[in-house]
Amino acid sequence: MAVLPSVLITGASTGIGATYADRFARRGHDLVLVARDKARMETLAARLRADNGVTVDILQADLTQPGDLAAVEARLRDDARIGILVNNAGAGLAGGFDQQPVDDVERLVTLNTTAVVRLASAVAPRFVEAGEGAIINIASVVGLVPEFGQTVYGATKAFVLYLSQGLSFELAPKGVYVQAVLPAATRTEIWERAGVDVNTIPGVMEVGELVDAALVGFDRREPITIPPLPDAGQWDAYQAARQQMIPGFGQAHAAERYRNA
Ligand SMILES: NC(=O)C1=CN([C@@H]2O[C@H](COP(=O)(O)OP(=O)(O)OC[C@H]3O[C@@H](n4cnc5c(N)ncnc54)[C@H](OP(=O)(O)O)[C@@H]3O)[C@@H](O)[C@H]2O)C=CC1
Ligand SMILES: CC(=O)[C@H](N)C(=O)O
Repeated sequence: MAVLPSVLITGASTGIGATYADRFARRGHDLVLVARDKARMETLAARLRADNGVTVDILQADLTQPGDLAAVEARLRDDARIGILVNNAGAGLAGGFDQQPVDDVERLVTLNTTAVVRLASAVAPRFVEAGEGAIINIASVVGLVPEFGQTVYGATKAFVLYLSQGLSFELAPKGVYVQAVLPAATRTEIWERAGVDVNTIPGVMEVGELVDAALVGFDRREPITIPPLPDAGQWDAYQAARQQMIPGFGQAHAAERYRNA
């Protein structure tokens, strides 16, 4: 029987990342868990080893710290057993843009975008060389909806979506599968961490249901998985509308409405 690839999961101490760890362990994959809270990861790792007989390594890292991030990048570059990267670690930020301290904004951007792209960059050459491998990037429906008023958080998630689509375009022909997962509100600690009471939000999905649905999309090799969206045709229509504009972009002159103003 072929050996299953190991899975490196960021933000694996709780929430969506910890649930991915549980599901991949149940499937028999060895794991590398990454987050800041070592004690929590040790507790999770002990349970996953006992229940599933898999190997679970722990890498304590604050992905906003260049030295810690570099250590995770090195693991992804050097450990040929790792065949799946789950770029999940992320955070929100309380308040409106005019109230958010810029240092907090910068930390958010670093965690939600720089870490994601650096980890993908660390692993992509090895996956391309092998002609196989998978990168799962956790974005958010907020990245599609500036009207939600979570401007910087949403912008980071739009980045993750665009990055995933671009990477899929570039890497799929080389055998590497890239999936963007767009959850909507899901019951995890992210709300409390951003100062929001999750019980005030309607239509919150349980984390197990979210990850199980995302893994259905993974098994189908979907490039984009939006677990809560009832009508997948809406996403297809959105993509088609975007692509219809492409031939219009290559013009030597400004459009009529901008001339002779
Ligand atoms: N829950 C929701 O409603 C939605 C979540 N998402 C996205 O899903 C992903 C997971 O979120 P969710 O599980 O809800 O959030 P949680 O707050 O429950 O978990 C976040 C995880 O990221 C880790 N983390 C946070 N900061 C850092 C850091 N600086 N360095 C390393 N690890 C860090 C945390 O661990 P530790 O504190 O130990 O470092 C934790 O394991 C995020 O990218 C989020 O944006 C998308 C849409 C909806
Ligand atoms: C903090 C949030 O807004 C939430 N995680 C989401 O992406 O919906």
